Amino acid sequence: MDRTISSSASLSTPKFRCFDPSNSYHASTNHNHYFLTFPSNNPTTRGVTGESRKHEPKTITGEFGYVLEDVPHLTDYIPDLPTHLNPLQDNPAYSVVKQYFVNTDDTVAKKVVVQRDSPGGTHFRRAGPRQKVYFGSDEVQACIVTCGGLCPGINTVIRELVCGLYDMYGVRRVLGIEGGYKGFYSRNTVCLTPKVVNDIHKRGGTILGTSRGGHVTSKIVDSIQDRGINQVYIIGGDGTQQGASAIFEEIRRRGLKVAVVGIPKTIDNDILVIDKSFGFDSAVEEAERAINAAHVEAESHENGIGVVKLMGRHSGFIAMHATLASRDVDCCLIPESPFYLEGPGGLFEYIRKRLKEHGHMVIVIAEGAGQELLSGTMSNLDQRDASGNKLLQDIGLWISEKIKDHFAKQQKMTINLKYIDPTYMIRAIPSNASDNVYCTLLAQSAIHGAMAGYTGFTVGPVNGRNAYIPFHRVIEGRNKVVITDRMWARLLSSTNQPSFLHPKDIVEDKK
Ligand SMILES: Nc1ncnc2c1ncn2[C@@H]1O[C@H](COP(=O)(O)OP(=O)(O)O)[C@@H](O)[C@H]1O
Ligand SMILES: O=P(O)(O)OC[C@H]1O[C@](O)(COP(=O)(O)O)[C@@H](O)[C@@H]1O
Ligand SMILES: [Mg+2]
Repeated sequence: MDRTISSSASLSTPKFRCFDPSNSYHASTNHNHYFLTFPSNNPTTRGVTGESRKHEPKTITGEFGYVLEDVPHLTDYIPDLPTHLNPLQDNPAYSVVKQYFVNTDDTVAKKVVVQRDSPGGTHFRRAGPRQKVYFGSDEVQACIVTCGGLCPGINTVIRELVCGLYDMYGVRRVLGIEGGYKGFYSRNTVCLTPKVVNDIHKRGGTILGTSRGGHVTSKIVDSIQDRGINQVYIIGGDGTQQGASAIFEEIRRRGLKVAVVGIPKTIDNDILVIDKSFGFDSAVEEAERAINAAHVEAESHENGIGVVKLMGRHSGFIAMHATLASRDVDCCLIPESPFYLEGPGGLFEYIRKRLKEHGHMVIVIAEGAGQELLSGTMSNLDQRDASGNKLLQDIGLWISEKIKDHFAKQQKMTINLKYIDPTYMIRAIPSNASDNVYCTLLAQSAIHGAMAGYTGFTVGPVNGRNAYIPFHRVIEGRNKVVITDRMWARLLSSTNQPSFLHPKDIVEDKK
C-alpha cells in the first residue's frame, strides 16, 4: 500500500510527510514508511523542538479506580491508517471457533486477589486476534532477532512466529536477523519459512545466534528501514527489552509504520509483570538433575556435602524453585537473601548441625548470591560483559573452599565436599512440553498484536492470560524473590535453614 499523508500544522494534528527517496540517509524503496516532522503538536511530542520526547505512557482510567496501562498503537502517530478484515475469519481452522476474536475492550487485571472495597486497579490490554488488522498479508515484511543469553524454548518461539505469520495471516516474508542486535547492521539475514523452522523446537539454543552488546539504535533502525521491515519481533531479556524500547522510540520519532514487539526471554525469570518466562520450567527440571547428583554423592560419603551452583544473576528464582521441587536440599542461598558464614546463626554453624543430624547435606547457591562476601578477594572485579552486565565471581567455588577450610582447620572434621556447576547445561536444552505450548501462545499473541497495529509492547502472561504490556512497565526494574513472601517462607520451612536475618530486621519488615 502506497500512501502519502500530509496535513497542515494544525494545533490538533501532528505533521507528517511521506518518505522522500532522494534522502540518501534512509534510501529505501519501501513505501510503507511515514515520517513525522518536528516540532509537532502531537501530545506525545508537543513542546519539543527538533527532537522527539519519549513516548508518554498511555493511561486510561475508568470507573471505580479502573486503570488501563495501555500500549502504543501505530495510529497514535500515523493517523488514518487503512484497516483490513482479519484473514483468520476465512481460515478453516479458526472460523469455526465461536467468538474467536477478542473484544477490543478486553483487559487483564494485574491483581486478581481483591477485597470487597478494592478499587478496579491496574489492567493491561488482553492479547489476541482482533477483527480489524492494520497490515495486509502481502504488505508484511517481518523480522525476528534473538538477543542475550540462551534459554530453553527460543527456537520454539522462532518456529511459532514463522508458522503463525504464514498460517494465520498469509505472511510470506519473514527474515531472521543473525547474531543479536548487531546482526541488523553487521550480518546477513536468513529467510525463514515453515519448512526451514519445522524441526527447530527440538533443539536447544537459537538457530539465529545471539550476542550481548552491539545495540546501536540508529544503525538498527536504519537497517529496518533499508530492508523495508515493518514488523520487528525481538526475543530477549531485560536488557533486550530496554533495547527494543529504544528502537520503538526511534521508529516512532521517524514516523515509520513499523510494529515493535518484545518477547520476554529470561532464564532467571527476572522480567517484571509477567507470571513466568518461557524456558524457566525446563531449566528448573534440568537443575533437578544436578541436585540429584549432588544428593547421591553427598549421602554416599561420611559428612558428604554437595554444593550446586545455579544461574541467577540478580534473582534466585531458579535456585528457589529447584530447591522446593527437589526436597533433597538443606540450604538454598540466593542474591536476595544476604547470608554470613561465621558465628551464631551463620552458615558454618548450620552445616555442622546438619551433618551431625543427617550425616550429609546439599547446598544450592545462585550465582549472584553472597557476591558482597567475596568482593575484593578474587580477580575480575568490576568487569562487565558487552551488554554492561557485571561479571560475577564464582561464589560456588569460593564457598566450597571456605567450607572445606573451615571444617579442616577450625572444626578438625573431615568432610567430603563435591562441587557441581551445571550452569550452562540448564539453559542449553530444548524446552519441555509445557514450555513448548507456552511458547506457541506467546508467539501467536505477539503476531496478533502487531497485526492489530499495536507496537512498543512486550507480550506475556499476567495471571494466566496473555497481555500486551508497555515497554516502560517491564524495563523499570527487575523481578526478584521477595524474602518476606510466603514462597520464601515455604522454602525456609522445607529446608530448615536459618533465615540469616536479624530478628530486628524481621520485626521492622513486618511493621
Ligand atoms: N539499557 C539498554 N539499552 C539498549 N540496549 C540494551 C540495554 N541493555 C542491554 N541492551 C542490549 O540488549 C541485548 C541483550 O542484553 P543482555 O543484557 O546481554 O541480555 P538480556 O536481554 O537477556 O538481559 C544486547 O545486545 C545489549 O546491547
Ligand atoms: O555467560 P553468559 O552467556 O554471559 O551468560 C551468563 C548469564 O546469563 C544469565 O543466564 C542471564 O542471562 P539473560 O539476562 O540473558 O537471560 C545469567 O544467569 C548468567 O549470569
Ligand atoms: Mg538480563
